[in-house]
Amino acid sequence: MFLCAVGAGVTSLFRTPWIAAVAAMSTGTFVQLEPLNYRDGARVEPADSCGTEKAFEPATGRVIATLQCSGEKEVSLAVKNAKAAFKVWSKKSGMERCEVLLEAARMIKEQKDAIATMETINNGKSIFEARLDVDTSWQCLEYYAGLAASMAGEHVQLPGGSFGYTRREPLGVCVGIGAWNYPFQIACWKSAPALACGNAMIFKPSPFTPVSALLLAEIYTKAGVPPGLFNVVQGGAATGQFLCQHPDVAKVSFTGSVPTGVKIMEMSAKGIKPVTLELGGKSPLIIFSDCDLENAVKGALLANFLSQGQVCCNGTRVFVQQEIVDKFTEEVVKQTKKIKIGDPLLEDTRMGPLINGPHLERVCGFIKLAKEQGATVLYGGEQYVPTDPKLKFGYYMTPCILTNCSDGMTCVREEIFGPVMSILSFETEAEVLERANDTTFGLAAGIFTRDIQRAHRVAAELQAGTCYINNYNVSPVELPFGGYKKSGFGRENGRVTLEYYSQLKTVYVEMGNVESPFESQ
Ligand SMILES: NC(=O)C1=CN([C@@H]2O[C@H](COP(=O)(O)OP(=O)(O)OC[C@H]3O[C@@H](n4cnc5c(N)ncnc54)[C@H](O)[C@@H]3O)[C@@H](O)[C@H]2O)C=CC1
Ligand SMILES: NCCCC(=O)O
Repeated sequence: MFLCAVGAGVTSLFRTPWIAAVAAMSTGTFVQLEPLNYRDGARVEPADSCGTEKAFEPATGRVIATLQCSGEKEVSLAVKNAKAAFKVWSKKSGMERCEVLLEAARMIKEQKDAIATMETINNGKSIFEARLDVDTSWQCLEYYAGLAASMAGEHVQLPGGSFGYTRREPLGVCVGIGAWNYPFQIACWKSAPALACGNAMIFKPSPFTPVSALLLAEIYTKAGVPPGLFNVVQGGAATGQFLCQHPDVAKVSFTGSVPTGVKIMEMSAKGIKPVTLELGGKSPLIIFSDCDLENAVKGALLANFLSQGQVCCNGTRVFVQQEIVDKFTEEVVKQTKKIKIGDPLLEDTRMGPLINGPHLERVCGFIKLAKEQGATVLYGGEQYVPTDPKLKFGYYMTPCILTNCSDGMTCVREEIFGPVMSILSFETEAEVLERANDTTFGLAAGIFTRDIQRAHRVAAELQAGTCYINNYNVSPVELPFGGYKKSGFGRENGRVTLEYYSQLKTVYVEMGNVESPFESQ
């Protein structure tokens, strides 16, 4: 049962009044009262703790929850529970798993507004966007529900009537570690394929955004997953380490920064555990002069300002062909000025606050450095205080457009993870390809052109896990998502992800007698 302070009342997640009350909540009213760990099918306080963390409402700067970071004992209990649930779940047929996942997807859809509201309160993204994230979340569950029953091996005929076959089997207890920018979506993108394959999962959200993974846990339980199959442990780096190092954890799927990704890989290497790493990026968006300009401008805004620019695959290096750079820049500035910043729970807001104060300072620091290095701030890039007094201590800034940028500047080389677009001009296709690929990252890339041959030629040359042609930042669950180079490896979404949450067993069947060099005399 999910309990929270909603105005005067305290009610349950699974009753319609709760959904309506949460969906109607206003900024500055939510306080998390219930335990934030989830184990054996229920919310629990952790058995031990290795410190506390505070979670904020970025719109107001209020503390909404103080977390107990789970210690080694709590992590071991979660693993024990997950192992027990795995025994039951892994024996179910694909169709049986499908049924449960479909029911969970249906419940997410039913509670879309309430879940999106909680996400907006804890993360700061606009309610408009949070609802889209919830859509990509239930779609993910539906998609993997559909694939669950299609998991199959192959039969191979061998000489003398013997044969072999393969079985695609689950891995066991998988750990999901999430970032704070898409808290609910990340929990779904990791757990849906894991559960569809027959695994159990322990999910650790970012300590900045602990709230919405619990809603997912409650939905899974209500939909019929065995208690313990999906557990949530809260905490930061230390809790994450306990999880990665636990000998009974079979796999780690991580979304976060490159430096943390390196640590996760090192820990997993010691236990020979497979890892999926969804890491950062500094993606190029290439706009050729023959593009549809209106679409290219829309694409550039999508590539830079969704979720206040806190998106790993953002196309923040915007390369524009010389002939149209002035016109493009003028139009981008015009459209950016129209973005409504403010209370993220209001229907017409399109940009809420950044995740927290230190991150806002960090993003503003990048802009200051860009100016020192010779870039021009054409628009925005300043801290912003909305007129509503309750938002006075929120972490808002105006979206920023930088020109006069060059490839060596820090704003062009490093991931800022904020609403900062750098515009760079180019002349030829060969030149822009070389510059676009001149990065250690390789998460995504975009191309705007009307020339279909050029579009595919450039996409083939770009060193990136996802290339968007004539759009940006669309994430249909049917398509695999993941990085090249330091942006990580493994994939989320798409059919291929089943391979990252399962292993192949080969069974050889002898139909004749054993032929042996060690004949008995
Ligand atoms: N490729 C992708 O799909 C995405 C990548 N990201 C990247 O994530 C970064 C921002 O997210 P943050 O949460 O700040 O990243 P982060 O790397 O600081 O933290 C990510 C998660 O790892 C945990 N963690 C931190 N240290 C750990 C350790 N030593 N062992 C185990 N777990 C540990 C954190 O508590 C958190 O849950 C950006 O670089 C962004 O590009 C974010 C979203 C999606
Ligand atoms: N929906 C976009 C996912 C990208 C990210 O997690 O940052």
